Amino acid sequence: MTSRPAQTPRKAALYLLNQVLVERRLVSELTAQGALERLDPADRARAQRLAMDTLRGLERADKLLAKHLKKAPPLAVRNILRLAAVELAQGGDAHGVVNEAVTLTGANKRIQTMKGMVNAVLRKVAETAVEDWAKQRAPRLPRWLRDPLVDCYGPEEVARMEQAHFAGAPLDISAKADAQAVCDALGGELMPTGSVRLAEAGQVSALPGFQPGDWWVQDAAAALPAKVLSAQPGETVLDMCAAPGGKTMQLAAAGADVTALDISAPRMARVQENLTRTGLSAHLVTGDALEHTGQYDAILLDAPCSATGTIRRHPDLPQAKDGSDFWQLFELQARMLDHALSLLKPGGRLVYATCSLLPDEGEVQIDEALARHPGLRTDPDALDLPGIDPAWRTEEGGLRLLPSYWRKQGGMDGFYIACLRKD
Ligand SMILES: C[S@@+](CC[C@H](N)C(=O)[O-])C[C@H]1O[C@@H](n2cnc3c(N)ncnc32)[C@H](O)[C@@H]1O
Repeated sequence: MTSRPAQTPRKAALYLLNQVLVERRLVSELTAQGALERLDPADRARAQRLAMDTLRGLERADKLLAKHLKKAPPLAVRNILRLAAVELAQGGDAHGVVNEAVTLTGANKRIQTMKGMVNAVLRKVAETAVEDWAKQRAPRLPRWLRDPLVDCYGPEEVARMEQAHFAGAPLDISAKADAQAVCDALGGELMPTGSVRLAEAGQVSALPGFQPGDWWVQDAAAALPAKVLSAQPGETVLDMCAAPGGKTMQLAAAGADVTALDISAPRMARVQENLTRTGLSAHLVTGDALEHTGQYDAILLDAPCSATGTIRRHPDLPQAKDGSDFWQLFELQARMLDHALSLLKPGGRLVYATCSLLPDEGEVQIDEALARHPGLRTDPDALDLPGIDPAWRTEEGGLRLLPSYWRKQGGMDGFYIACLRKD
């Protein structure tokens, strides 16, 4: 029997990079389908980090390489060079990095004649990579996303968002009960809105309190929609797009009678796992939110969206997507909002949220819903929470959060949140 060739973290990272940049796939989809399963956990983490660092620094890597390339090589070679250039800029061992880049080039028949060029270019890059890297600006978003964001927020704010994207994200945690106790146990920072922030986390499942279910990972901005809903003990609450369950856990921990709904069975399994670990409970329903029936005191609609607010952690997104199919999400969000309103008891409240930077998925959705539904209003008082900066409030009564906020403390996900009430 012949054994399969060994998979290395760099080879796996190159696979991810090619899939994102050539096939326009998302890393989360690839890993969910087992792209890294031949690696042990440490190598898997390394492969993912290498690919993500390269995607985050693509513009810088291309500048480092351009100095030494007479003409643009084919994309398959360029991606090998980019991956190696980023490692060299991070101070990686030049000998090992260059050798493996040459091996990866040689392993691909269509480009193996370029091994010599890869070797020569990377040796030159290695001489000044660390200094050259540090001199450059934070990489810009691609035009399809940058242009509309500049129109909305202006060039300075977008440049700050790009710095936040390049810096990546710290690890934020929501506590099941006592945030200060979790913060002390983990040596973190208690953020003004109540999340615990860790600058360096390492392996999450090995941290104190994870196995007993005292907390879960959740960006500080992502923790706000459930806080705005402010579920009360015994209230019936529908979490309409619940998986993987971060907000379901918040609602259940508040003592509400929670129904968690999601269309995806594999993602619903993650909600169950999360509830089991944290010892919380909810009624789980796998199905289409648009067909769900019932009447609830309160509803959380964390709608499917472009996820453009999460680029700090998902630098593949602006490269894999081009925005051309987002209109389908905008339409789905409007239909979900209308259906959610039909499931609210009189006097009930609905929190609408998206992890998006695009007003089409936030402010515009709420403006249009208010126009479609007489008697519907936003409830700005629901946003009176600890740590909410008045500058985050929007004209129509919602909250606009950007990755450039809390700049010195490590940023936050981009989000839009509004609380609606029906008379
Ligand atoms: C932004 S994510 C939800 C994140 C979740 N609220 C949390 O905090 O962990 C959006 C979810 O909507 C689900 N979804 C998409 N279309 C749906 C539909 N028609 N009905 C129900 N869920 C849907 C997706 O499977 C995805 O899990």
